[in-house]
Amino acid sequence: MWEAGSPVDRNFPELKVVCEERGVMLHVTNIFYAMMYVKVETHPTARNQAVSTQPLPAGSIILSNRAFATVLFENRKGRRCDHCLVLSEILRKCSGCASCCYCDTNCQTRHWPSHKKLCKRWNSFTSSNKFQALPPHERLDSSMARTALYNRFGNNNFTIHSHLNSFAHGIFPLASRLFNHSCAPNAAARYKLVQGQAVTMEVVALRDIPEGEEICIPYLDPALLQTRQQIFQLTYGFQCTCISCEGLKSVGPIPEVPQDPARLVALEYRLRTYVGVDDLEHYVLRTKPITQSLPPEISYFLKEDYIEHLSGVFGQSSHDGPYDRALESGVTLLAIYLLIYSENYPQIGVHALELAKTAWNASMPTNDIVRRQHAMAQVRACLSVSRRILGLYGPEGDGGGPLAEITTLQQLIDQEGQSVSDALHTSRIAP
Ligand SMILES: C[S@@+](CC[C@H](N)C(=O)[O-])C[C@H]1O[C@@H](n2cnc3c(N)ncnc32)[C@H](O)[C@@H]1O
Repeated sequence: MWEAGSPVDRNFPELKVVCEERGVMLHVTNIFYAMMYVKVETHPTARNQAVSTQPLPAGSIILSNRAFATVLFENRKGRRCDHCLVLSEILRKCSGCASCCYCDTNCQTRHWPSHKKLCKRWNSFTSSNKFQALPPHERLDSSMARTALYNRFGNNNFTIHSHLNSFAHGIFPLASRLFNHSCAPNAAARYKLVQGQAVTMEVVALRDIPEGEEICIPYLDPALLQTRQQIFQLTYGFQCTCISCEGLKSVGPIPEVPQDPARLVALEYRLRTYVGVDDLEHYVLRTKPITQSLPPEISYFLKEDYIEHLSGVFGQSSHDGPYDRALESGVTLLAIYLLIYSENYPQIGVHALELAKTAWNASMPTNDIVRRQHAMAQVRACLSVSRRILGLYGPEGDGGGPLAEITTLQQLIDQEGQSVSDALHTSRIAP
């Protein structure tokens, strides 16, 4: 059995295969490696599908694919290298366009074969009326299309992220060729940044995948509940019929969230008990997919703009308080995430970590040992969920990030446990 998370390059030295597909030359790396774990079969509506050739344990790297071309978001240019996308304090500007920046001459040399197609024309290209009229994401893709001579963009590029925060677009030909979309995916992409190398996409199994199952990744955030079908239709030309979309369809039109605050509080409580996160200290976290049997009063919370509103409330109050408000909105948001995301979806792990940090902050002002023990139980519960999910997804992008935060918070909890036990001991032995 293949070891989950074993480094690709140790087993198979990089293979640079140039394959011809629809008249377009694509650089495909590690193709043989990928094909050990997936095979391409006919799909009833999507031409092909990638199917597992053997059981793949949760956390396995199913595919490792080096980028063919990448482009940084405008607001990240000058902060990351345009070749390897690594963050750097000191970058050297390309003297031809003064737009691309590099760690060193190695990165500049490696980027040159694609960059030379646009370098001298970069400024006239980006100031042209045609370019300026494009929406931001299409500007990115058009500049990448020019440099990579790759003409099918809308449905073939990926958003590159570090710690799940997006900062660039990229083309990963083999991943594009293999994986269809699902809003309830069994796999997801993460990105590996190495100084001097083009970024690598790794497709990770989010749960145990049996042999013969189709491997799907999310093309966009499934939390876009009302707009996602429209995006699939316009950008990719298909209607999603995954289990999540079918569940959502069976619920029917989503009513507006009630305005009456007391009614809303009661409904949020109902939602949290339905999903099983009403008691943060003792909850057993399980995703609860949307089905026809979803109680109608819970369907209110499937409104995209309400999720955005709750996320804003949580984001504002989780750092500086009021913490009770942050915990209330954060746990309601967790309940919604458990309805809409599939098992081990990384966003659930990131949110559980934010909740753990909030519960920790909320526990700090009190000297009441019993209350602090209760708060610590909440922190531990959220942290263990976060560790399980993000540990399985693995490290992504820049150093530090959620996995490092989990370690730090665990150390704080251990110290706190020691000081509480010392305090209890002192109070017991005091006369
Ligand atoms: C990046 S390609 C995926 C690979 C593609 N299946 C193939 O055979 O080359 C994206 C295209 O696959 C199809 N596709 C992806 N996910 C789909 C889904 N869930 N249902 C139907 N078609 C899908 C759509 O035509 C979409 O534009």
